[in-house]
Amino acid sequence: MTEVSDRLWSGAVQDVIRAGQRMDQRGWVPATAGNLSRRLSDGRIAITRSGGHKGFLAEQDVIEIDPQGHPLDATQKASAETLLHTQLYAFDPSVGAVLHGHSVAATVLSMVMPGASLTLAGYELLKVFEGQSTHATSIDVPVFDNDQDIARLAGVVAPSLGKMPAGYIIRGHGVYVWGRDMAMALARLEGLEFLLACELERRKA
Ligand SMILES: CSC[C@@H](O)[C@@H](O)C(=O)COP(=O)(O)O
Ligand SMILES: [Zn+2]
Repeated sequence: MTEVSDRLWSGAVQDVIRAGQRMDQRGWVPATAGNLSRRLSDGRIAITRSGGHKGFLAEQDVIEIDPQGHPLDATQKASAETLLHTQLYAFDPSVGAVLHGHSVAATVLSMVMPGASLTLAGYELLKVFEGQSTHATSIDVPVFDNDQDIARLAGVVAPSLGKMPAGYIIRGHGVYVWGRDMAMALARLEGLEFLLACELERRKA
Protein backbone atom coordinates (compact mmCIF):
# COMPACT_ATOMS: atom_id res chain seq x y z
CA MET A 1 0.00 0.00 0.00
CA THR A 2 1.12 3.53 -0.69
CA GLU A 3 1.60 6.12 2.00
CA VAL A 4 -1.50 8.00 0.84
CA SER A 5 -3.73 4.95 1.00
CA ASP A 6 -2.26 4.01 4.41
CA ARG A 7 -3.10 7.49 5.68
CA LEU A 8 -6.63 7.25 4.32
CA TRP A 9 -7.12 3.90 6.04
CA SER A 10 -5.75 5.15 9.38
CA GLY A 11 -8.07 8.14 9.27
CA ALA A 12 -11.09 5.90 8.69
CA VAL A 13 -10.04 3.56 11.49
CA GLN A 14 -9.66 6.49 13.90
CA ASP A 15 -13.13 7.74 12.89
CA VAL A 16 -14.61 4.35 13.72
CA ILE A 17 -12.72 4.02 17.03
CA ARG A 18 -13.73 7.53 18.18
CA ALA A 19 -17.36 7.05 17.15
CA GLY A 20 -17.44 3.76 19.09
CA GLN A 21 -16.15 5.59 22.17
CA ARG A 22 -18.77 8.29 21.76
CA MET A 23 -21.57 5.73 21.38
CA ASP A 24 -20.31 3.90 24.45
CA GLN A 25 -20.27 7.13 26.50
CA ARG A 26 -23.92 7.59 25.61
CA GLY A 27 -24.83 4.02 26.60
CA TRP A 28 -25.79 2.98 23.07
CA VAL A 29 -23.45 -0.03 22.67
CA PRO A 30 -23.88 -2.20 25.79
CA ALA A 31 -21.82 -5.40 26.07
CA THR A 32 -20.78 -6.28 22.48
CA ALA A 33 -23.76 -4.59 20.83
CA GLY A 34 -23.57 -2.24 17.86
CA ASN A 35 -21.46 -1.99 14.75
CA LEU A 36 -19.86 0.87 12.86
CA SER A 37 -18.46 1.36 9.38
CA ARG A 38 -16.92 3.99 7.19
CA ARG A 39 -16.45 4.14 3.41
CA LEU A 40 -13.19 5.76 2.32
CA SER A 41 -12.97 8.21 -0.56
CA ASP A 42 -11.21 5.47 -2.59
CA GLY A 43 -14.19 3.12 -2.08
CA ARG A 44 -12.69 0.80 0.55
CA ILE A 45 -15.01 -0.07 3.43
CA ALA A 46 -13.84 -0.30 7.05
CA ILE A 47 -16.15 -2.08 9.51
CA THR A 48 -15.99 -3.33 13.06
CA ARG A 49 -14.97 -6.90 13.76
CA SER A 50 -17.78 -9.07 15.11
CA GLY A 51 -18.17 -9.59 18.84
CA GLY A 52 -15.92 -6.98 20.45
CA HIS A 53 -16.92 -4.11 22.72
CA LYS A 54 -17.43 -1.10 20.49
CA GLY A 55 -16.34 1.34 23.18
CA PHE A 56 -12.89 -0.24 23.41
CA LEU A 57 -11.96 -0.74 19.76
CA ALA A 58 -8.30 -1.06 18.81
CA GLU A 59 -6.97 -0.58 15.29
CA GLN A 60 -7.05 -4.32 14.61
CA ASP A 61 -10.77 -4.41 15.47
CA VAL A 62 -11.56 -2.43 12.32
CA ILE A 63 -11.27 -4.56 9.21
CA GLU A 64 -11.62 -4.13 5.47
CA ILE A 65 -14.50 -5.67 3.56
CA ASP A 66 -15.36 -5.66 -0.12
CA PRO A 67 -18.64 -4.05 -1.33
CA GLN A 68 -20.37 -7.43 -0.96
CA GLY A 69 -19.33 -7.57 2.71
CA HIS A 70 -16.58 -10.18 2.51
CA PRO A 71 -13.46 -9.51 4.60
CA LEU A 72 -10.37 -9.09 2.44
CA ASP A 73 -8.58 -11.32 4.92
CA ALA A 74 -10.80 -14.41 5.10
CA THR A 75 -9.50 -15.28 8.57
CA GLN A 76 -11.21 -12.18 9.98
CA LYS A 77 -14.87 -12.04 11.00
CA ALA A 78 -16.69 -8.86 10.09
CA SER A 79 -19.81 -7.71 11.95
CA ALA A 80 -22.68 -10.18 11.85
CA GLU A 81 -24.78 -7.32 10.44
CA THR A 82 -22.36 -6.32 7.67
CA LEU A 83 -25.04 -6.73 4.99
CA LEU A 84 -27.11 -3.93 6.55
CA HIS A 85 -24.12 -1.64 6.05
CA THR A 86 -23.19 -2.72 2.54
CA GLN A 87 -26.76 -2.39 1.30
CA LEU A 88 -26.72 1.30 2.32
CA TYR A 89 -23.36 1.88 0.60
CA ALA A 90 -24.54 0.08 -2.53
CA PHE A 91 -27.79 2.03 -2.69
CA ASP A 92 -26.36 5.52 -2.20
CA PRO A 93 -22.84 6.47 -3.31
CA SER A 94 -22.94 9.54 -1.05
CA VAL A 95 -23.13 7.45 2.13
CA GLY A 96 -19.77 7.52 3.90
CA ALA A 97 -20.55 6.13 7.36
CA VAL A 98 -23.12 3.80 8.94
CA LEU A 99 -23.80 3.43 12.67
CA HIS A 100 -25.82 0.87 14.58
CA GLY A 101 -26.57 1.08 18.29
CA HIS A 102 -28.80 -0.57 20.88
CA SER A 103 -30.21 2.23 23.05
CA VAL A 104 -32.79 1.71 25.78
CA ALA A 105 -35.15 4.16 24.05
CA ALA A 106 -35.01 2.44 20.62
CA THR A 107 -35.36 -0.99 22.21
CA VAL A 108 -38.25 -0.19 24.56
CA LEU A 109 -40.24 2.10 22.26
CA SER A 110 -40.16 -0.35 19.37
CA MET A 111 -41.36 -3.13 21.66
CA VAL A 112 -44.25 -1.23 23.24
CA MET A 113 -45.42 0.33 19.95
CA PRO A 114 -46.76 -2.35 17.64
CA GLY A 115 -46.77 -0.28 14.42
CA ALA A 116 -44.54 -0.48 11.35
CA SER A 117 -43.26 3.04 11.94
CA LEU A 118 -42.76 5.62 14.65
CA THR A 119 -43.80 9.21 13.91
CA LEU A 120 -41.66 12.04 15.23
CA ALA A 121 -43.47 15.38 14.97
CA GLY A 122 -43.08 18.96 16.15
CA TYR A 123 -39.51 18.73 17.43
CA GLU A 124 -36.94 21.43 16.62
CA LEU A 125 -34.29 18.72 16.38
CA LEU A 126 -36.03 17.18 13.35
CA LYS A 127 -33.92 19.71 11.41
CA VAL A 128 -30.87 17.47 11.87
CA PHE A 129 -32.32 15.13 9.26
CA GLU A 130 -31.89 15.48 5.50
CA GLY A 131 -34.19 17.98 3.85
CA GLN A 132 -35.87 19.26 7.05
CA SER A 133 -35.95 23.00 7.71
CA THR A 134 -38.67 23.42 10.33
CA HIS A 135 -40.06 21.85 13.49
CA ALA A 136 -43.52 22.02 11.91
CA THR A 137 -43.17 18.69 10.20
CA SER A 138 -43.18 14.99 10.92
CA ILE A 139 -40.92 12.11 10.02
CA ASP A 140 -41.88 8.45 9.98
CA VAL A 141 -39.10 6.17 11.16
CA PRO A 142 -39.71 2.63 9.86
CA VAL A 143 -39.69 -0.16 12.44
CA PHE A 144 -38.75 -3.55 11.01
CA ASP A 145 -39.27 -6.75 12.97
CA ASN A 146 -36.04 -8.24 14.25
CA ASP A 147 -34.62 -11.23 12.42
CA GLN A 148 -31.44 -13.22 13.05
CA ASP A 149 -31.30 -13.91 9.30
CA ILE A 150 -29.59 -10.67 8.25
CA ALA A 151 -29.92 -11.33 4.51
CA ARG A 152 -33.67 -11.72 4.97
CA LEU A 153 -33.80 -8.57 7.13
CA ALA A 154 -31.87 -6.65 4.45
CA GLY A 155 -34.52 -7.79 1.97
CA VAL A 156 -37.25 -6.35 4.19
CA VAL A 157 -35.36 -3.04 4.53
CA ALA A 158 -34.60 -2.78 0.78
CA PRO A 159 -37.94 -1.28 -0.44
CA SER A 160 -37.55 1.61 2.05
CA LEU A 161 -34.06 2.64 0.89
CA GLY A 162 -34.03 6.28 -0.18
CA LYS A 163 -37.13 7.03 1.93
CA MET A 164 -35.68 7.08 5.46
CA PRO A 165 -34.31 10.55 6.35
CA ALA A 166 -33.84 9.61 10.02
CA GLY A 167 -32.68 6.00 9.62
CA TYR A 168 -34.62 2.97 10.81
CA ILE A 169 -35.33 0.89 13.89
CA ILE A 170 -35.19 -2.87 14.29
CA ARG A 171 -37.81 -3.89 16.84
CA GLY A 172 -36.44 -4.78 20.26
CA HIS A 173 -32.95 -4.38 18.83
CA GLY A 174 -31.72 -0.90 17.86
CA VAL A 175 -31.26 1.78 15.21
CA TYR A 176 -29.40 2.14 11.91
CA VAL A 177 -28.33 5.63 10.91
CA TRP A 178 -25.96 6.89 8.21
CA GLY A 179 -24.47 10.05 6.75
CA ARG A 180 -22.05 11.38 4.16
CA ASP A 181 -19.26 11.15 6.73
CA MET A 182 -18.79 10.03 10.33
CA ALA A 183 -19.60 13.46 11.78
CA MET A 184 -22.91 13.56 9.93
CA ALA A 185 -23.79 9.97 10.86
CA LEU A 186 -23.06 10.73 14.52
CA ALA A 187 -25.12 13.93 14.42
CA ARG A 188 -28.06 12.02 12.96
CA LEU A 189 -27.65 9.25 15.51
CA GLU A 190 -27.60 11.74 18.37
CA GLY A 191 -30.63 13.50 16.90
CA LEU A 192 -32.62 10.30 16.49
CA GLU A 193 -31.66 8.99 19.93
CA PHE A 194 -32.61 12.32 21.54
CA LEU A 195 -36.02 12.23 19.88
CA LEU A 196 -36.59 8.58 20.81
CA ALA A 197 -35.70 9.42 24.42
CA CYS A 198 -38.23 12.31 24.28
CA GLU A 199 -40.91 9.96 22.95
CA LEU A 200 -40.17 7.50 25.74
CA GLU A 201 -40.48 10.28 28.35
CA ARG A 202 -43.79 11.42 26.85
CA ARG A 203 -45.19 7.93 27.20
CA LYS A 204 -44.29 7.93 30.89
CA ALA A 205 -45.89 11.36 31.51
C1 LIG B 1 -24.67 -8.37 22.07
S1 LIG B 1 -25.82 -9.06 20.97
C2 LIG B 1 -25.80 -7.93 19.60
C3 LIG B 1 -25.54 -8.60 18.28
O1 LIG B 1 -26.41 -9.68 18.10
C4 LIG B 1 -25.73 -7.62 17.15
O2 LIG B 1 -27.05 -7.15 17.10
C5 LIG B 1 -24.82 -6.46 17.23
O3 LIG B 1 -25.23 -5.32 17.24
C6 LIG B 1 -23.34 -6.68 17.29
O4 LIG B 1 -22.92 -7.71 16.44
P1 LIG B 1 -21.45 -7.66 15.79
O5 LIG B 1 -21.33 -8.97 15.08
O6 LIG B 1 -20.48 -7.49 16.92
O7 LIG B 1 -21.45 -6.48 14.88
ZN1 LIG C 1 -27.35 -5.10 16.81
